[in-house]
Amino acid sequence: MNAPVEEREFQAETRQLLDLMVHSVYSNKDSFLRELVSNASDALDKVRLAAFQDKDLEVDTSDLHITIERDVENRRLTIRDNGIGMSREDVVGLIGTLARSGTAELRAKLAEAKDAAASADLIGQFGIGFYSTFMVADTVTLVTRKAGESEGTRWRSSGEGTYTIEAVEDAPQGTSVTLDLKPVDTDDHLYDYVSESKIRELVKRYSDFIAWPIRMDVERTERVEAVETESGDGDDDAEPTEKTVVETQTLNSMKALWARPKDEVDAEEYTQFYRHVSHAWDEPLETIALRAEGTFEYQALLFIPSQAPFDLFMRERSHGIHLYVKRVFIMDDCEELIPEYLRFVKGVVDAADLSLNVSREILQQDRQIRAIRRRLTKKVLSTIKDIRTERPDDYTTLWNQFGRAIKEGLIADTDNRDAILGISAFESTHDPETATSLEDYVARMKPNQTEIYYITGESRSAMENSPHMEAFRARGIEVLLLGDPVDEVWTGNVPDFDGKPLRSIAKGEVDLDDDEGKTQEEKDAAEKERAEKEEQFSDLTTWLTETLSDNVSQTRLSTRLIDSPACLVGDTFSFSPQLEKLYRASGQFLPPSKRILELNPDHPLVTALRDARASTKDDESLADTARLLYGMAVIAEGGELDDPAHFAKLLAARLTATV
Ligand SMILES: Nc1ncnc2c1ncn2[C@@H]1O[C@H](COP(=O)(O)OP(=O)(O)OP(=O)(O)O)[C@@H](O)[C@H]1O
Repeated sequence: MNAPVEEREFQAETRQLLDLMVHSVYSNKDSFLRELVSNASDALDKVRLAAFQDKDLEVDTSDLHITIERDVENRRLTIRDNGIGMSREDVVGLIGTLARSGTAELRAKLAEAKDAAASADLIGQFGIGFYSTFMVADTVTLVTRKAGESEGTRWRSSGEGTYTIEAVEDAPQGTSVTLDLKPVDTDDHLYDYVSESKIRELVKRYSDFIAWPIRMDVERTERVEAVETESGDGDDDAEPTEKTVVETQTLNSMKALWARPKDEVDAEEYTQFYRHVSHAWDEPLETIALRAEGTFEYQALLFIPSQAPFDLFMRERSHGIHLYVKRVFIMDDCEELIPEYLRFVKGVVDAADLSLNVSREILQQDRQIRAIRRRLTKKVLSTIKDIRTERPDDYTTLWNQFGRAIKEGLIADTDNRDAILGISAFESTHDPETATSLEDYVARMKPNQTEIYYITGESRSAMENSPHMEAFRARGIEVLLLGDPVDEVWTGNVPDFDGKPLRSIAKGEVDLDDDEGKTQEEKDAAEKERAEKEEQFSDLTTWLTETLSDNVSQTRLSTRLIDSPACLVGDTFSFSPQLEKLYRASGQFLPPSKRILELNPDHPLVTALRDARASTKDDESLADTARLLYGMAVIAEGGELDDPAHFAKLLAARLTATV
């Protein structure tokens, strides 16, 4: 009985991706083999673990391996494993659709990509896994049977929008992927993938460290010595002949890379291993090899990528560390081994003393795992510090890619806070091109400056042009410009760096007047002048607080304004407007907050308003001026008005009166 063959359509985004593969100009087409071998190796890891955890699982794990079969005549290549296999649902879910969470982002980027070369770049960035087969094959056929199940599944596609799927009865356990190869076209980087030497070369280059044997039948020529005849005719020098024998060879050395001394492994081997464990296609920026002996024995091989994965800030993101116990794969995505803020670090940890049966729940409690995590964290942070000192360009790449994630550690990891502050870089008014370290900021502080000043906001220009900045700019005092959403949060948790308090210039009172070197008389005179000014404006400030009472808790004279008439400041411990926005966007309720309105007593608008108040006590149009003044202060700091239409109406009326 023949099982019905069902034809299905790929999802729209999968089709788009396949189209990219089929017509790919990506030059590294060889990588399809690495992807297939990598998937096969994962499947073998999984079946060994499944058999270990479930003794009733009907599965033969006596000779787990990968086979590469070449059919030279038909230009057909098969990669076969006897691993965990897939059920029909798995095939539809994992292979038939692009189930991964980065799809939306990839699609958006594909739409943006201007030409074929830009699309090819995306392949390198996203890592396309199984679909990379369509770069080299006209047709791909996958036959698989899941461990413990009796029925297998055949999936076939030419990458043109549809695939077929059918049940098969006699599939061996595991998965085979057969490629009907495109013709060789070396100009298009399509090589002869049925040639023995090509496959050997690719396995050696990409997959040598794979822990399972990768076997292939190879032809070998054997010399056959001529057999001496007994005829005794004296002709003893019969020519030896040659015969071709086929033998199965293992192509890879299977040496676990993390167990080899660092100086015996070359950079290319590390790169390929990195790509295998991380499913990434970029180069690692740094490789960290660690070994601990003694009570807790373990080896770790970690990589800092050079490119952030698309899911770095997604809820469903993956963690990068695989856990092994004495060379046996236990789990990937082991979040217990590295803190969340270092989730971009990839690699493996091989611990000697854990049970093979270890579960995530046990890991969370395990002292050894906690000790490993502490050590890995410190090692990664100190490595980043070294990169900063020794390879500033690499540090800039690293910080641009991962800085936002690393700064989450300032909130979550209080033990390492100083180390994290020490490796962080921040934009600053000092140099628009280069971010600064806090250490350098401190070195540049004015002689009597005791605090590190910062401002938070949504963009560099909004922060630079904020009224809060005026007095700092006028006095040449450097201010850090913190534009990431996470900056809003950590600045509330970190009191100081190197004993210097961190201080928002948009909160509390600022006193930038340098009293140093002034005589007592001069200080008294300045104080008197301040008190007089406050007296002169006291009617105005009281009235403004009343008139704007929905939004303003207090009105006072400012020492931070030079050009603007007014600005809004928070209490020292209040939320910034951006943080409020973030909280509200995440669905949290926050009561409406009021801020302090600060006036520039030297601005003509403010003095005119004061004088107008003195002559006309209850003019409604003065109240409108107050609302306009408040609205301007909100806009100037890059904030959002509660009722922009009302503001626009007031402004239009005012402009009409003046034209
Ligand atoms: N040989 C195989 N045996 C069992 N399952 C497989 C095999 N090949 C692929 N799969 C399943 O299909 C999924 C998708 O594979 P694919 O290569 O497209 O992506 P991936 O390996 O998860 O990630 P990446 O695209 O980053 O390589 C795998 O995660 C795995 O669950």
